[in-house]
Amino acid sequence: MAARTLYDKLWQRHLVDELPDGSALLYIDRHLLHEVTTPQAFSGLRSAGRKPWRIPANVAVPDHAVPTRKRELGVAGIADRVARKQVETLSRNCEEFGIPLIELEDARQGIVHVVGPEQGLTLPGMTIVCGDSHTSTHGAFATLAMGIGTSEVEHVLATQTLRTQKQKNMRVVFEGQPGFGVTPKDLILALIGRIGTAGGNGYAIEYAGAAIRNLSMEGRMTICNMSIEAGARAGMVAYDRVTEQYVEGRPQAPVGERLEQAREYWRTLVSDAEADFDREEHFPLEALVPQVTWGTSPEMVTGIDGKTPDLSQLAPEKRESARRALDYMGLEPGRPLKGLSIDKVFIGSCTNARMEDLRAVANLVQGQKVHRSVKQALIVPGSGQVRLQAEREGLDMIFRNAGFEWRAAGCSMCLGMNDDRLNPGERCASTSNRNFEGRQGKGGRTHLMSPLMAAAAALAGEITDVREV
Ligand SMILES: CC(C)[C@H](C(=O)O)[C@@H](O)C(=O)O
Ligand code: SF4
Repeated sequence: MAARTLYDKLWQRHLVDELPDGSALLYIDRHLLHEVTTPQAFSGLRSAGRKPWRIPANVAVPDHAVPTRKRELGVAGIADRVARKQVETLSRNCEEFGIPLIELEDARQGIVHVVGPEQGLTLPGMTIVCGDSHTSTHGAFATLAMGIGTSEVEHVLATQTLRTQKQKNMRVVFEGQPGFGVTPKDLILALIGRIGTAGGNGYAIEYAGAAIRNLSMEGRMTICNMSIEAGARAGMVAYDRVTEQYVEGRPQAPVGERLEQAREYWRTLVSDAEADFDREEHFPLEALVPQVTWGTSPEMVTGIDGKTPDLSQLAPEKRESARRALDYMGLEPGRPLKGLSIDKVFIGSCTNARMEDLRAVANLVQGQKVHRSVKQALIVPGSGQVRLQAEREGLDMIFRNAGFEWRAAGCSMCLGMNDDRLNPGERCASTSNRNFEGRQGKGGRTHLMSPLMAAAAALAGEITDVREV
């Protein structure tokens, strides 16, 4: 057989049919659901009198609209009427259609993209979909993981297949090793800065190179998570020992003979040495410094030693959007990012709210204090399991003693769909993945960065270089 990429292998393994219009039908192994993008899908099933095709392939968990405080109150503790209705509707729909649900009160509840891998619902070689763009996160496990829309959620529920287009193959090879204070978040932000938010359009990206091989699964997830911000349909990393060890022993992972069988397949989940990629990007890491966004798109990013752009230096087609972004962000052109004072800090989201992120933050802030000029500094674990583990390790006390608020799991301030928000004009150092206008609350100003950089900003009260803390 001709040499194939990992993406091509996953594609061919799940291909059910090729349709006359050039699209294809893929079999879906795992369907994850949350409260925001599923209500109409269930309504659609109901009015068509259809039942889910394969119930155990589905798992639902509320995450976007959940409060991160007073969780002992359960759904009754959700003050916002719309948010409460979303969470209640998810429970009702799951009950009616028999879909397994991890409820708000469940110790496993959390952001769907943190819960899936943690519970072993995400396994190598799967096709995974969810009505959520950051489904690309799961690609870290050598899966084909794609975000889908609400009408596709209905289609997947009803048929266990997805109608989709084959993408081209792109390989991003990170060369060399990142230096001190440079994290997976910095790698992906810098890549987006280079290729742009449309750079990956039409591609599935495979991340490769020694730096990726040396990363933990958590770091790989951070990178795959933001593939969508690079415009790609999916992002993935080849299977290796790191994947194997992470998966073993997870609650839903196979055991015994089935694990042996699965591993035989999993070990094939690498691009063949001779495989051809439609595009290759080589990204040297030696000179990479911690990254910070200055604008309202993830590609509006620079190193911590950088400045907001000098508009006259920009290509004419970039000038207007940069001007608008700077205006929204309340920044002048040509201004250093270092020293910019911040109002709030958000450490959380499906990009950066797993154990390694929290351990790194704890390590940095231990025995120190959040700067008095910072109005609020939130640390929101990605899941109930992350929260429990962090508490076992005493990290919550380190955070609280330093002046951070330690919350319950959910999307929280990553987007303004729950109680955690920015007020107009507030500037936030955030570990999330999107800095669009109003993303964290109307008029809020988001600077994306790594957990280390956000923690350093919390201590300094301003954007600062974590390598100098
Ligand atoms: C609400 C949901 C549909 C959305 C997504 O698709 O990504 C959200 O998770 C986000 O990060 O913007
Ligand atoms: S944490 Fe943010 S990016 Fe992730 S699923 Fe929730 S809202 Fe989307």
